Amino acid sequence: EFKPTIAIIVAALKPELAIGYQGKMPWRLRKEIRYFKDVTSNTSDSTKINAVVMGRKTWDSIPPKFRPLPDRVNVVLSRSFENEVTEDNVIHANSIASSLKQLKELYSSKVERVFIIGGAEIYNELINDKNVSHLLLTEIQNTNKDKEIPVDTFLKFPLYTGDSQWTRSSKSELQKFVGDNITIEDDVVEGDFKYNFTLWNKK
Ligand SMILES: NC(=O)C1=CN([C@@H]2O[C@H](COP(=O)(O)OP(=O)(O)OC[C@H]3O[C@@H](n4cnc5c(N)ncnc54)[C@H](OP(=O)(O)O)[C@@H]3O)[C@@H](O)[C@H]2O)C=CC1
Ligand SMILES: COc1ccc(Oc2cccc3nc(N)nc(N)c23)cc1
Repeated sequence: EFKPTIAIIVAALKPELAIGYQGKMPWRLRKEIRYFKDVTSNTSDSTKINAVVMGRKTWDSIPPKFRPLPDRVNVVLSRSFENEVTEDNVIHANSIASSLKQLKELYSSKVERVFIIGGAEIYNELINDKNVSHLLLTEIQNTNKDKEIPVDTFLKFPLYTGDSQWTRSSKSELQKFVGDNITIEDDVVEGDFKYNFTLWNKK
């Protein structure tokens, strides 16, 4: 039965979990980008591949020479798409359910993990989807209280409320999830930002 692990992967600025500004990311964090690339590209089984699922606006904002994201099956969601595969092997789907159906039909056991890579609308819908079992959240803090970071897009994730169904995993569980060839540093500092990689899963 085709039941790949489906994980959201996102970097957000605490405490309000901001993720964007004017259609782009409010920061450029080199090591965080490498983590995103390594986690979404690596498979424990070398004969398999991962898939990345994104919203149409996120796809549109990738410069054409950099898309599709390499070494991963790219899936783009739009309510006006027909369910099809484009000439550069990108899966077009009009729902997460139909995208999983296409992944099964086209790749079946070849797909190891499915990563939801954004953007805001997709995140805020899929955090509540029963098929999503894991959340890889990079928690970012601004260490410069004299500098305001412009943001206008936020996650609406029920993580820190008392009744939350999401629970933060330990660092060793995160290490196990991403595999040993990815180094998980604590308190990474880049410019005015300090960030930590975290894994959450559903209770
Ligand atoms: N901090 C981070 O880690 C990340 C931040 N971002 C940020 O997110 C923002 C972009 O997010 P946003 O503008 O919300 O755009 P999205 O990338 O979430 O795309 C939204 C589009 O996806 C399609 N869509 C949404 N839900 C569904 C559904 N259930 N079924 C089918 N199609 C669906 C629609 O396409 P259509 O209109 O064609 O129907 C919708 O307009 C940017 O600021 C970006 O920088 C993005 C990724 C990572
Ligand atoms: C514009 O296209 C894209 C925009 C954002 C995107 O996702 C990311 C880009 C860079 C770093 C990222 N880091 C984390 N933890 N999660 C993401 N989803 C990231 C992927 C594509």
